Amino acid sequence: MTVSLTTPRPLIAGNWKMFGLEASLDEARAVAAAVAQAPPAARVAICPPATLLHRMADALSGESVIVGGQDCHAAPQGAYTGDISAPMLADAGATLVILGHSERRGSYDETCEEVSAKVLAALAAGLEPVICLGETLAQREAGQAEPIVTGQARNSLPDDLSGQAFAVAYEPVWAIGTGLTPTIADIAAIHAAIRAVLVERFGDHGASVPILYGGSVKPENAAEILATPEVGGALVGGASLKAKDFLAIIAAA
Ligand SMILES: O=C[C@H](O)COP(=O)(O)O
Repeated sequence: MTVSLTTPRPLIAGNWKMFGLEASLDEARAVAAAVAQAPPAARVAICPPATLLHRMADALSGESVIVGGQDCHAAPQGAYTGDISAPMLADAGATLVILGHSERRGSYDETCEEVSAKVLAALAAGLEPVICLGETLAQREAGQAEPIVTGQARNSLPDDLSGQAFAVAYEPVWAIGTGLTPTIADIAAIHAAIRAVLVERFGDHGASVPILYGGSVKPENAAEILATPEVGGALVGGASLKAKDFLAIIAAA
């Protein structure tokens, strides 16, 4: 990965999704111990299920691995059974939050406008949003990957992000959990298109926002993907559940 003096450190974030019981904290502790022993070039984050957030934040307190949420509500509090707000995530020890993941866009019909409102809520709570974008297989096969993703970028990112800490993650829906990945050329093309939107929207700040790649990132393909132009880190699902695999991906950055 090419990192200039003005480029922020890459971010390698693990998304545990709805996996993990208390015993899984040992995997997070193992990641933190290894990161402490050999500080990596990348920032490292783990986003556990909400039930583990507080305990993981306590377990990793003082370590260089940061902890994040997987979603938040746009309101700071209210009668929203089952939801969790950005201030609650921050209160539990989170410093970042994944927003607009395709599993939420797909399973809960989350719109770009809702994602945009959540981004503002996250920032107001002091959290760094990681905003996910990505096309379905049908959209890619129809030659629509780039317009779909840039459209999501335009509509999911609120106007007033200049100077704010946030990241974007390109996650082709068909690559998530399937073992399939786009070609390196396709990843580079979509990341370049996202970068153009970020620069158009946020000027110099948009030029430095990390654009993560996500979708079947594994120890075997991490180095090549992370060396791709405009790839500023990875959002890792399945391979983040085991410390050994996650650490191999972190080392590739
Ligand atoms: O948020 C992570 C992504 O959905 C990627 O998941 P995966 O690495 O299991 O394909």
